[in-house]
Amino acid sequence: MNELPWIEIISALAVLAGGGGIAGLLVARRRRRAEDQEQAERTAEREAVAEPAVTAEPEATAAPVEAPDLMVEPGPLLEPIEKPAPTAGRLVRLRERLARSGSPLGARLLSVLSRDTLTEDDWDEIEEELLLADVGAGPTTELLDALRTKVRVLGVREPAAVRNLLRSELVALLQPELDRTLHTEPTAGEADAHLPAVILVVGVNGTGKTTTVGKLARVLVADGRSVVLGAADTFRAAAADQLTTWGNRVGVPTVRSDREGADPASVAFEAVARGRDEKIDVVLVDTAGRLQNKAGLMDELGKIVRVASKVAAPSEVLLVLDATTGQNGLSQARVFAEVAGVTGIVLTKLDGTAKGGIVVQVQRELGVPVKLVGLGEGPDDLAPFDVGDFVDGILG
Ligand SMILES: Nc1nc2c(ncn2[C@@H]2O[C@H](COP(=O)(O)OP(=O)(O)OP(=O)(O)O)[C@@H](O)[C@H]2O)c(=O)[nH]1
Repeated sequence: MNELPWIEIISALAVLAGGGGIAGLLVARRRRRAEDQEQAERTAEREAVAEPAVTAEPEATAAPVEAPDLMVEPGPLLEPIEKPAPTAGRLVRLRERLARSGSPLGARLLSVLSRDTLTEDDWDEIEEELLLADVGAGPTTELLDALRTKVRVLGVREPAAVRNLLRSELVALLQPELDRTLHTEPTAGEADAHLPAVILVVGVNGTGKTTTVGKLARVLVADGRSVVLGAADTFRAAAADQLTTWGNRVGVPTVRSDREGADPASVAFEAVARGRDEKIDVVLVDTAGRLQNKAGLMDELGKIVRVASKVAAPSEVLLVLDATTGQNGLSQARVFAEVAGVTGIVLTKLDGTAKGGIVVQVQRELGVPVKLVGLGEGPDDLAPFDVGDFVDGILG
């Protein structure tokens, strides 16, 4: 009798006996051999796509992709899979969330505009409110001019008319014409190969990237999409655990490395390759928080984009900005846009601030639309951005 059936019998015994003793060892050795072979195949594939040696780019970014000791957390085996809430109407919750964090910008503007007669001091107050809410100097002047003209020249005074006027001016300021579609469709590569949509999530520390990836996975699952998560935040060990937990809750596997500091580009590559091999619709890649002024980290981000693109170029690079940090978000956005080609903004923690004007500035400066907003720490507190609903939310 050849070796294999014996191993099968011993394996079965091992499973029955809880995997202990010689049988357990054989099973472990056999599993290790299979893993080694799989690892060798992946390494060969990685080497085949390694960057050419001659390149004009900085040394750090041209390094070959190193093997990251990858693991795939398969999704839940024991826990029941959660059913995420539908996404429609989520932004409507904004109003109640904002009410908790103080009077929203729109409501404050409305209260000044509704005064019987508007003095220069009142207009100064409106200007101050807009600037304090991070709307930015240019857009503030534009809005003030439009309001002054319509209130004074056209004599708009009746409360409902003032509200309508302010609403339509705020809507115009938020560029409703921008395309806010999240591109999550797989595409066909060479020889009709399946290429997953790849969404890369970037930003500075603590803005809510991992949480956003987790929430977004739920949104996609709710929409019937297959998803793989890539834990390319290899600096913070807890980040991969955090992401795996999010994935497990909705039955989505996470590609991760169990080695802290492993090459994040490699993890991203593996996640995208897995998405391709298993014909997954969307691969969501979480990256480590980085300061926009740390050249090395930003180079590394560029490398993640390039290496993942060897399999499939990102269909979206989402920059996560914390709405409570305001103005600083703008300089972050500029640098990330340069390095990673940002295609959309996710504005998190909107529930924790009465500001929100940064939406206006970021969109103006970069021509990149806000596509999603974070409305709380709950698993389904992520909403597609809709200009009309947003303005209604801040008008209170
Ligand atoms: N209130 C509120 N909290 C949020 C929102 N999004 C994320 N958070 C919280 O922000 C904190 C940081 O979130 P993470 O997802 O860990 O942030 P990160 O950007 O991945 O962090 P690093 O990996 O350290 O860069 C967590 O406590 C989240 O619950 C939101 O929309 N509203």
